[in-house]
Amino acid sequence: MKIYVAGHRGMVGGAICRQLKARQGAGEAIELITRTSAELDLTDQAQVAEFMQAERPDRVILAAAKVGGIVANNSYPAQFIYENLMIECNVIHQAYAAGVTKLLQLGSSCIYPKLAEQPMAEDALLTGPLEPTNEPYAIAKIAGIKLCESYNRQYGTDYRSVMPTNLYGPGDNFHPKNSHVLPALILRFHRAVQEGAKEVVIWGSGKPMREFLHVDDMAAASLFVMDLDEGIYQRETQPMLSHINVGSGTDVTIRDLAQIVARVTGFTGQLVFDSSKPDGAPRKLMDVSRLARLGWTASIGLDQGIAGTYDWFLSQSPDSLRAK
Ligand SMILES: NC(=O)C1=CN([C@@H]2O[C@H](COP(=O)(O)OP(=O)(O)OC[C@H]3O[C@@H](n4cnc5c(N)ncnc54)[C@H](OP(=O)(O)O)[C@@H]3O)[C@@H](O)[C@H]2O)C=CC1
Ligand SMILES: C[C@H]1O[C@H](OP(=O)(O)OP(=O)(O)OC[C@H]2O[C@@H](n3cnc4c(=O)[nH]c(N)nc43)[C@H](O)[C@@H]2O)[C@@H](O)[C@@H](O)C1=O
Repeated sequence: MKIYVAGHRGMVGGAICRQLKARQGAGEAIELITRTSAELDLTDQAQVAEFMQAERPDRVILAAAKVGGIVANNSYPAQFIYENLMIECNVIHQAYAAGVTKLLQLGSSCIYPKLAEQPMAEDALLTGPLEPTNEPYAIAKIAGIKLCESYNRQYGTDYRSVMPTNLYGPGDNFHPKNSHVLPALILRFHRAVQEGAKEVVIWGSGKPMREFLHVDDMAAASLFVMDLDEGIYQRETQPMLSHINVGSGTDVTIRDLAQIVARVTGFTGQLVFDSSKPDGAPRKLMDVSRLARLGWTASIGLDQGIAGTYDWFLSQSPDSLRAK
């Protein structure tokens, strides 16, 4: 089984590769194909076509994307929509052209309307306006779902889409401005403890709620969905052969999240909220009952996951942490 993992140096692609390598170690006949963005620019149609025709993988896992937190999405909307649309079109179409029948792509919970009923079920897609801070990224992710659906309907492929909630864990991006909230807070609280600072600034009001899933759970869920029997997957995703939510099923306020990170890092000072920064969606809890019915639920709790991520963070040299 030749599997191409696009985005293997990223947080999720890296975790998926670790799990596939463990399967190889356990005797499964898996050949893993990977390329960095410097070796293969997935926004370049000709490069992707040549690569797919040369490699002709049995399966493709698309975990490569332009990814970032609320301020990165708000600051670079053109890159978020353009790069993600190009990556999806190139990888999905060229996989089809090279005879790949099985593909799994990752979307995001931001595909759902800003004020979607909570928890958000898969059929909330396209029922209302999106959150403005990440609308361009969300539109690209919705296009990814529709590409897979359309190729399945017209060409009989088996292209599946998983929609992750907010993710965190080893291999995350620790850029102070462009990252997601959890790595940003780990970095900021860690530095505050080191410097003996009396306060730490948290963006926004602290009131938005977010659901977090550890990346090792996300990787396990991705492989679980990829391996599901075709009949079972199609029965669950009928009538459009569409997407499946992946989450932990519980959420916390950003204030509560900051308090957990403070505890884990040993910070005992004050939390200060910076209302000049956007809150984003008020809440985006996933309805994960479809995935639970299929037999998968998350296993890494938030406190445990943050503590493990902080241990991992401490084990890295400052130069080896990703920050882009
Ligand atoms: N992190 C999160 O909280 C969430 C992530 N997701 C989705 O999960 C998936 C994985 O995200 P995550 O692992 O966090 O992202 P990362 O930013 O950690 O990794 C993304 C990877 O994509 C690759 N990539 C980006 N652009 C290109 C390109 N033009 N050509 C080739 N490769 C490229 C990069 O490769 P290289 O390192 O070689 O440059 C990078 O390693 C994405 O689809 C994302 O949208 C969904 C919800 C939440
Ligand atoms: C996964 C998801 O991620 C993005 O959406 P988001 O959920 O809003 O992501 P976020 O992690 O950046 O913020 C979550 C909340 O946390 C608050 N917050 C506090 N302090 C910091 C802080 O220091 N950094 C960040 N980034 N946020 C902070 C912040 O103000 C917001 O209220 C999408 O654009 C899109 O990429 C997407 O799919």
